[in-house]
Amino acid sequence: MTRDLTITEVRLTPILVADPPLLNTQGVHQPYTPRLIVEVVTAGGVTGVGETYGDSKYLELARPFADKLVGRQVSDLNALFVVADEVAVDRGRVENQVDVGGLRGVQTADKLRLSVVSGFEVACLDALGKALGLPVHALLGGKLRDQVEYSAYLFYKWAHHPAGVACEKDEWGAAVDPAGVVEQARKFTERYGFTSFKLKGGVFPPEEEIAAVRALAEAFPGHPLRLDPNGAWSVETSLKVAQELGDVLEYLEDPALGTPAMAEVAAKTDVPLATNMCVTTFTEIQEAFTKGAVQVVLSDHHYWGGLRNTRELAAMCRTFGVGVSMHSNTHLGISLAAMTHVASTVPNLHHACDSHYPWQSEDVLTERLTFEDGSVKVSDAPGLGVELDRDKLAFLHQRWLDDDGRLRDRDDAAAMRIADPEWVTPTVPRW
Ligand SMILES: O=C([O-])C(=O)C[C@H](O)[C@@H](O)C(=O)[O-]
Ligand SMILES: [Mg+2]
Repeated sequence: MTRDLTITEVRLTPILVADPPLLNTQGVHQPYTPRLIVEVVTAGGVTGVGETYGDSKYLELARPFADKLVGRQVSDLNALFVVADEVAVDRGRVENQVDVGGLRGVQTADKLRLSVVSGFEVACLDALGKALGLPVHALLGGKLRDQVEYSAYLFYKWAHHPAGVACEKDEWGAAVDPAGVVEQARKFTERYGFTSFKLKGGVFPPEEEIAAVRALAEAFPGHPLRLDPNGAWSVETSLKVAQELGDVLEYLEDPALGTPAMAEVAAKTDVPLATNMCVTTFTEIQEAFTKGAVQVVLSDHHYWGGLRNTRELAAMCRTFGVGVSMHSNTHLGISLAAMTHVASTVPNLHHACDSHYPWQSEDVLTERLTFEDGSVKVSDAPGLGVELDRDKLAFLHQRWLDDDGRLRDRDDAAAMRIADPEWVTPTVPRW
C-alpha cells in the first residue's frame, strides 16, 4: 500500500435490501428497497466505500460520473461538484417532480447530482482516511464527542407485507394503535437503549396519532418525543396538534407542507418545528429562515451533497440560531458510519439523530454497527472504520439483478396498492 491517491477504478453495485412494511402518508415500504454501494480504488491499493440512493435515476447519473473520476485524486473533494455538473441530467425526469412521493422534498437536477456526489464523497473520504491512517472525523476537523446519540424511529407498521409478496420475515410485529406503538418503543429501548422517540405520522387521522404520542408520554415520562406526518396536515390541523401535544413534544416535524404553510404554523405556536422537507437544499434556506418557518433543520448528507456540505449547513443554522439534527431514510451501515463521523464534528447538534438502521436486518458489512445507550461510538480507526463483506454485497446485488424492475425504484404508493388496489397517493393536506 502506498500514498498514491489516484483513483484507478470505481465500482458501483446496486443492491436491494430487505425492508419491513413501515407505513407513512404515501403508502408502505416495499419489501426490498434499492441502495447503491460505491467503491473507489486508489493506485496506492486502498478501497474506500460509500452508499447512497439506488433508484434508477441515481444509477443513470452515477455511472457516467464514476467514469469521470478515474485519474483524479481521492483528496480532490471540491472537484466532485464540478465534475457532477458536467454530467447531463434529463431535467424532464426530475425538475419539479417529487421523490418517493415527496418524502425527500422537491426533486431537482441539482439535488439529484448532490445525492449522487454524497456517495462518492464518503467513499473518497474513507479511502483518504485509510491512506493517511486517519478516521473520517479527523479529516472533517476532529470529533467533538465520542458517541453520537440517535432516537428510536417508531413507525406504524403491519405484522407482514401483503400475502403473496416475496419478503423477509421481521420480528417487530404490528403497530397500528397506541398500545402497539408503545410496545414497539419498549423493544427499541430494551434492544438499543434509545431515550428519545420519533413517531412517523400522517398515517392515521390526527386524533389517533395524538393518542399514540400521549401514550408514549405516559409510558416514557419526560423523554423527548417527536411526531412527523410528512406535511399531511393543514395549517389549522397542525396548530390543533401543536396545542394538544405542546407539553410533551421536543418538536413537531413537517406538520404542513412547504415553507409558507410551515411559517404560518410557526407564527402561531411555541412548539419548535423541524423539517427535512421544506429545507432540503441551500437555495431553500433563505426563505425558510427569514420567515421563521423552521426551528430545527434535519440534515441528511445524502441529499445535501456529503459530509462537508452537512457541516456547511450546520454552520448556517448556527448563524441564524436554528437547531440542527439528522434525517434518515432506509440505509445501511456505511451510511450510519458516515452520519456518525460527521455528527461527531458538528458543535450545534442538540437533538438525537434519526436512523432507520434498526429496521434493516441486512447489511453489506462484516460487522454491524451497534447502538449502546441509544448512541453509536465514533470510530477512531482509519477511514469510516467499516469493512465491506463481499459475499453479502454479492447476495444483495444478485437480488437486484433478479428483480424484474418493479422494486428498483422505491414507490411506497405502488407497494400500498398491492394491499389496497384503490390506493392513490393522498392529496395534501390530507387532514
Ligand atoms: O420525513 C422523514 O423523516 C422521512 O421522510 C424519513 C423516511 O423517508 C420515512 O418517512 C420513510 O422511509 O417512510
Ligand atoms: Mg421528516
